[in-house]
Amino acid sequence: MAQAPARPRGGFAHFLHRQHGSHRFRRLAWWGHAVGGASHRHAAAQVGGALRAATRLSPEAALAHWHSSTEGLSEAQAQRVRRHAGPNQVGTEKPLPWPLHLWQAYRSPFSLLLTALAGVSWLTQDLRSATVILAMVALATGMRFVQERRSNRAADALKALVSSQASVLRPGQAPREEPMARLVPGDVVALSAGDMVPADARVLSAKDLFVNQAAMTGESLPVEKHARALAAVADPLAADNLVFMGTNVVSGSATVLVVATGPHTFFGALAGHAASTERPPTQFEAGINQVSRLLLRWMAVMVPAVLLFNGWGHGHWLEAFLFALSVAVGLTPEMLPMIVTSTLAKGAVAMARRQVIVKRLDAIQNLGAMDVLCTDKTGTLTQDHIALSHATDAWGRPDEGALRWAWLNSQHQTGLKNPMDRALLARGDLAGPCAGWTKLDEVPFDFQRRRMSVVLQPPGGGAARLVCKGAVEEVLACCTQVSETGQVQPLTPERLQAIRAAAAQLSAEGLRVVAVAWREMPAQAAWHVADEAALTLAGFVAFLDPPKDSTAPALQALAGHGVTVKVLTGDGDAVTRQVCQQVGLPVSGVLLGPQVAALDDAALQTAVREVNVFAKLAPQDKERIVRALRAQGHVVGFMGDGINDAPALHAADVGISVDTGVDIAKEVADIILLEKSLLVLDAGVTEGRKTFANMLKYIKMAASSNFGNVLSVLVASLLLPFLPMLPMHLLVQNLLYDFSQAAVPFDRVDDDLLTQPQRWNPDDLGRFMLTFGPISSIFDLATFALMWWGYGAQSPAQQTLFQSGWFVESLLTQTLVVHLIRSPRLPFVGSRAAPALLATTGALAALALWLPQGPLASWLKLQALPASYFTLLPLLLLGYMACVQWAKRAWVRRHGWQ
Ligand SMILES: Nc1ncnc2c1ncn2[C@@H]1O[C@H](COP(=O)(O)OP(=O)(O)OP(=O)(O)O)[C@@H](O)[C@H]1O
Ligand SMILES: [Mg+2]
Repeated sequence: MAQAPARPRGGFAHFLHRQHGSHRFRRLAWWGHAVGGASHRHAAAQVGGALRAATRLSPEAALAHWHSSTEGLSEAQAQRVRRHAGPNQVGTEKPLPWPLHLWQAYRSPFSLLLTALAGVSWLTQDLRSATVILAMVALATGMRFVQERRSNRAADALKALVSSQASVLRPGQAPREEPMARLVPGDVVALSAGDMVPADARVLSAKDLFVNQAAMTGESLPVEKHARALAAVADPLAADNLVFMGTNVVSGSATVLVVATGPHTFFGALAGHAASTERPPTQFEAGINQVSRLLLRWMAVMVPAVLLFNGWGHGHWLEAFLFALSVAVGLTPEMLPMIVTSTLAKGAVAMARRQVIVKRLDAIQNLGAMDVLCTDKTGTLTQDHIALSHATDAWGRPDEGALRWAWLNSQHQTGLKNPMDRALLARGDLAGPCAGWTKLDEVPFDFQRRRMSVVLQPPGGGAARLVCKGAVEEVLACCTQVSETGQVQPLTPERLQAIRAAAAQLSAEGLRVVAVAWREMPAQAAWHVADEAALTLAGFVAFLDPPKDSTAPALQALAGHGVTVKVLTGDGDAVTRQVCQQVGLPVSGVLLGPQVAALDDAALQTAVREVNVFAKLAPQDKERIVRALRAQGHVVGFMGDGINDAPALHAADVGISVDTGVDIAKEVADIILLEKSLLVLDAGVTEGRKTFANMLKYIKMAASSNFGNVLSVLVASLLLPFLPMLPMHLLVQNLLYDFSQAAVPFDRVDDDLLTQPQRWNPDDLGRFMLTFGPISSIFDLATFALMWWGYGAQSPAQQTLFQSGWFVESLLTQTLVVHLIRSPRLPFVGSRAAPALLATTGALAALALWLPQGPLASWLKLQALPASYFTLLPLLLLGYMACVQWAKRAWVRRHGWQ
């Protein structure tokens, strides 16, 4: 999965990256990227000191050095340290200081262009234009600044809801979950499987601690960590008694001493040095880029043409130059970044109300575009708590022997407690019979072996016992004997067949089954995976994992919204089939982990088309399936909550996890559900589509009406002996139009636009612009004709009348186009805009009518229009509406409507 680190290309993608601070949510910026090179060496040199010192000290000496103790720092001590060490946040996680942000909001090509224009106007003594232009700059910058600040604040507040916590030790207290940002050097933190490492830390004690350092070193295999002191180390990353921020615990547990936080961590140094290393632009960003490039290309053609036509035509080159610049301003979708940010932020807030927290804002669009949802089974399709059903011997006959072994195993294992362990330990009555055993060692769970063992000393002494529990096939593979009514018998092929049938029978009843086995062992220093051999099968423990009531309706709703659901689970196929049947998900094919592993990428891509249940999967199988689906052109969502889901979550277009998931799953996910439910997700999908629809609306409106306007300008420049509109008119129009469109993010969306996944389709957009832009030009030309022949505005002396006529008509058609384009239906009647949009466009229309008649007219170089104009104008507008409505119908028939 090594990909070259890619920089987002193009202005808008870069802008999005900067503004949405996607990286602010990610400690795993380099997950899946090739790492190394100059920035790594640089970071290593920067952070070395404290870390190198920590590796050489013994745990006790390290604690003393950081004025801490095995019980951790007291709150008062921690507070004191925090005052000078600052929060445990890397640079990119902190919000931009506001003056810098204001500068960024201003520093767009658009504002720079306008400022230049204002400068030229001022130099040519045209103070009015300069004022209007500066007002535009202030408005555009101010709106963008305020909206983005607000959006960022909303995003931060949401992020705080789901931020990862660390389990911190304080003297005399039970370990307490605290936000990672509050950690200071000297804090002692407990780590267990699935946790993100919250800071750079020295291991104080470790039990089979395996850490995935891929995010730092690119090494994808987990590395074991110990507490022992080391002699001098050249590269702190190679030290096996240090753990690093941004890495995660795969298995085992540990207590660690925090030695470096925030910018002083390895991760922090790296982030500061190479903050621009990001993942490649998403489909969404690519789409936005393509649209802005399209508009830029038109600008490159039309602006010089306008300049030349007007310059040659009228001989006033300076005027023509100003005019051409104004046209350029008119074509720039200057509000796009603002609209995109505020639409997404508004969407995120709306989704939060539905228990869906968006970590990366542009994931909203992917959620709306998602057409395949891959999900795990436990807690998604089924209820979140698993209950113990019963235990059987190897032949499926009720028997408590296996249960006692399983209970001991669950009690003594220190890895991630999973729902099955919790269900076992809930049987409090077994504590008595199982008392007195002491633990010697443990071979922790991993998703390849799918089993785990503990080694125990019996109460009265005697030989140690290794007790293993896990997935049926995986445990059977280690067994050579089976206990039958107290006797140990060899595991013959006949017996094995009967045993398998018994397990299958339990699974077919929809029960989750684990096998339990044990063996006697001579004492040894440590136990390993290889010791899981020659076991005696004790029997099975069966768990109830009943489906949720909400699953069936949610699956229906998702199907109704064009989202196909596929189940990707590590559990067995028989149970999974059973659950699918219970929730009404017809199984169209089943593929097992080993089969997936045996297929090459091409074959897998074919296989994933039909199959909708994948069982017995290892983590990398899940990831490959997601990639295969994506390669088929699907927009894939993946929902999961375990360590084993992390690679797939990262590979998906939109990774979805739950608040109760392990840190690493939450870290790589784009979206966190506060409630692990498909219904909640379905609501999120709808919200995502709404957000996308509104964004698309704005882009369609902006593109087609700007294009239409410029086209009219171009034609007018060819025909008229004077400017069809003064540069200032164009700018004022633009300003007003921008203002009225600021309400688009708050608009309603027709229900029928939400039924199918919504994809970005830039080609369509170009065609849309070329269809609907010219329609408005036709009516502009009609207005020109009216002013020219009807009112005799044929000479430069009468240009103000001409310009006023067009000014009003053009603003009114732009108002109408908002309502015409926001829905394929009849405007106002078939589909009505939200009150906010009605209000802003209403205000715009009123202003358009008032400006030439009111006191500002002479200042703006407009003049009052004759009464007859206002009787003819409605006819023009009605004609325009009819024409657009007709074109819309034709468009829907050919291309549909997005
Ligand atoms: N604590 C455990 N003790 C023993 N075996 C376990 C334990 N946890 C998991 N297993 C075994 O590993 C298999 C896969 O693990 P798990 O159920 O967590 O996978 P998953 O893909 O997350 O499944 P799901 O889709 O249900 O979330 C289980 O079916 C079970 O047999
Ligand atoms: Mg799971």
